[in-house]
Amino acid sequence: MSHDLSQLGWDESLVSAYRPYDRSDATAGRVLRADRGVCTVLGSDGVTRASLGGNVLLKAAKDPALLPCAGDWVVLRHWPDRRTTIEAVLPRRTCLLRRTSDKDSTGQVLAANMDTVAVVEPIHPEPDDARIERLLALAWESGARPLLVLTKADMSPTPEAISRQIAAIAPGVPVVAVSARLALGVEQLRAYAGKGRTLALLGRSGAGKSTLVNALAGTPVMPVQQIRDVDGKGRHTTAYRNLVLVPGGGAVLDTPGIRGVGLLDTADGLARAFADVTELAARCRFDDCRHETEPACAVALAVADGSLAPRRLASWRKLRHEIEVESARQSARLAGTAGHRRRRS
Ligand SMILES: Nc1nc2c(ncn2[C@@H]2O[C@H](COP(=O)(O)OP(=O)(O)OP(=O)(O)O)[C@@H](O)[C@H]2O)c(=O)[nH]1
Ligand SMILES: [Zn+2]
Repeated sequence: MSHDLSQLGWDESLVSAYRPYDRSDATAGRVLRADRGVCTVLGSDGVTRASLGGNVLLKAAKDPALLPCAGDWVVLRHWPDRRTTIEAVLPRRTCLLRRTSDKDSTGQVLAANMDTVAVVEPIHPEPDDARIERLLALAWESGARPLLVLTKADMSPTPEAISRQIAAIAPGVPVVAVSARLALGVEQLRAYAGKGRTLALLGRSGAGKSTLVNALAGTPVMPVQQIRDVDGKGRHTTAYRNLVLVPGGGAVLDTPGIRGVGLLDTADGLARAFADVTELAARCRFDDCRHETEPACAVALAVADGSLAPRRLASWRKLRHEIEVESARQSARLAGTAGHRRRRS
């Protein structure tokens, strides 16, 4: 079956990035799914399973974030013995990173080349403000446009009121309330996965991501977990992420139900997710104000006069602390590697 890759966002700038790799046994494709060492790739002549080529392995050994992931545009090489390998990952325009473990501060890429990252949070039981803020920082950090999707709108008597309330913690981010069960808001969401565009879904396990993917794809392509609606707690079911084609449009990318999403170097994402705090901070007397006990701190004043919620500031402080700890850890790691190299040479 032949596929028009422009539906998935293949454009002039990707053609240029591909040019240096162009040869008779090479083709371009987009990774639908990445498993350990093997990727499912959609090219213009259909779906292929491809293993990782030497160059890709070499780069990934230095930085695991360079391993191909769902959403990546890659260069495929077709060998005479019918094997297919991924020879290169074309430069990513956007990517969602997550810290893999506490010991080792490297990142794992969850998704690449999405135009929009939807933070998916159920309306029922009550949306978790702190989680939304954290995921929005991650979404901003990705370089894509963030969107906030409140799922299971059918389970709340007042979804519009809740959406309006939550918009306050998502400055500059469109909020869409959806119900897959009632097919409410799904069309609005579809616009973000239109021709040439990719929408990634980011949210906790059980938030309703797979259900949304299925609604957008028009067929059940992702397993949906059976959970007790009483407590809304989901079990962890989606262990892999998939890029799924949206009929007549682009693609939607499901990320695994995330428990502990670490933030990696998200000072910029934090500043954008908390644009209200950032704006206030610009008015503090001291450029390096920490908004703690400094005089003429515009942030503290805003809390005092009620225009900034104390919870919001506490949330911002918590994330800032995390980023500081993380960047200290990264510096230590880099210093450690440098020392190691010195000793060896
Ligand atoms: N009432 C209601 N329930 C929904 C809706 N969307 C999803 N659910 C239910 O919520 C549960 C979790 O949905 P999933 O789509 O599996 O959630 P997920 O975010 O993909 O979870 P992981 O796969 O663990 O990441 C399932 O029992 C769904 O039936 C909705 O619009 N309304
Ligand atoms: Zn201040």
